[in-house]
Amino acid sequence: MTDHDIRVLDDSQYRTAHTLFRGTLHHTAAPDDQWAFARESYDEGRAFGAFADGEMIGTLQSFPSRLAVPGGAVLPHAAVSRVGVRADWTRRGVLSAMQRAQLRALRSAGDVIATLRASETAIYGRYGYGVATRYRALRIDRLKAAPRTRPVGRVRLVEGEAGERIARGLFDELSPGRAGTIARWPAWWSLNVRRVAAEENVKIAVRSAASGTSGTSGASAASGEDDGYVAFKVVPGSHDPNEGKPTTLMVLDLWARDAEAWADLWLFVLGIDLVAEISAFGRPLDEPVQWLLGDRRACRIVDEADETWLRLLDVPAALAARTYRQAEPVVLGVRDAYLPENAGSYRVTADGVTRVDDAPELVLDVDVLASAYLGDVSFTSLAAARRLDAPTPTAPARADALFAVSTPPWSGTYF
Ligand SMILES: CC(=O)SCCNC(=O)CCNC(=O)[C@H](O)C(C)(C)COP(=O)(O)OP(=O)(O)OC[C@H]1O[C@@H](n2cnc3c(N)ncnc32)[C@H](O)[C@@H]1OP(=O)(O)O
Repeated sequence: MTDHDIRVLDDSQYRTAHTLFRGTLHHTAAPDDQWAFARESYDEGRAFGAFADGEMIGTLQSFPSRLAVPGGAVLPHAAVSRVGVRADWTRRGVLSAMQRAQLRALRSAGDVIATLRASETAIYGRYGYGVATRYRALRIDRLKAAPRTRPVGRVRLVEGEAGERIARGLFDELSPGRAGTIARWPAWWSLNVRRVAAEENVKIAVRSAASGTSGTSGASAASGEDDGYVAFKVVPGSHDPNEGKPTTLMVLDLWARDAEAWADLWLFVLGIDLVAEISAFGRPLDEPVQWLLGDRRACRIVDEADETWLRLLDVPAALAARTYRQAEPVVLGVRDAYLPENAGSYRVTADGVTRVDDAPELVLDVDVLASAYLGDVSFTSLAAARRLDAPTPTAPARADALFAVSTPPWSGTYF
């Protein structure tokens, strides 16, 4: 018997839930104009509330999405967010009860994977979430950067809704090319681009292979197909590095079809006048920005942090959906306290995965498997850190060979 209960919220309760969540982050309630954007991000059946004494005391929700896995499959995915418990009700099991309800509901609805961004690292491991992708933050001293190469295509600024429309189309086409990327739901764009663009002067520049000039609106490519975009904003300051806060260009979102488009987009931002510093947050680990520059020390990696916390809701479906390299098979033993139907032995081979009764050669909790699932961390590293048990000592190396990926997983979408 608990002193609170968990319910699916209805339309009349979303704003209370939003205000409650913001309160747990020490923010005041959203004013009406902001709420108009946030309202769109509540989907029927996806928001939960915890109630006690007739009041809402906790909430969490998810957004409908898809997630790309190694080999190119794209799986039903829930992006979990707005998790909060009112300060006078914390550490009494409210989040645990909401997690239990949400994990069960998501799995029943057919989602194979859930991911989230964690406010604190101590919270989500117990519920089966593990760090599955990481990102980097870069800072470039633009005046020292001296790019080694010149653009080969055309990058044009596209104003307003036309820019957002092109960016959305390119994002949907390009992002699933990397494991760990997620589909963005419609409200993501309105909250993160449309609202912010209006308030903070966000610009979108679109790249095409053509070298001709475009019309004044920039909405259509002069010739050649669009193959990448960058969204950015400039925070004015001083462009003299010795004088106060430097004028900083922030790269908010950058996607390209190939290396040529990628380099042109970076060269474009590096070429914008009266900017002293370029900062980019949430970029992939393997992005070779330093190699574009004459002075590689002009680019500093200022952070590398956990990005995706991933939960395998349906372990058999998730293991079956990704591909494996040619290597000797291994039998994994999975433990899962919250979704016990996932627990058991799985034989992983280059040709696929089957559930077996064999004794496991490598035993791990579902959050640890989540960290290795997209290839971000090796089983050997996890064994060294004592995050898994290897009754068969050769098993971690065999699992590494099977799960190896050539490109580090990355999401690139903050929510
Ligand atoms: C995806 C997102 O939205 S991230 C945003 C998350 N929200 C926030 O950070 C807002 C501020 N914090 C909160 O609202 C709450 O503290 C929450 C939601 C993080 C936790 O809610 P609670 O109801 O207190 O969690 P609950 O009581 O179920 O805790 C379960 C266990 O997790 C532990 N735990 C929960 N939160 C934390 C934390 N922030 N740090 C360390 N341990 C924690 C508890 O100690 C407990 O451990 P135990 O089982 O060993 O006793």
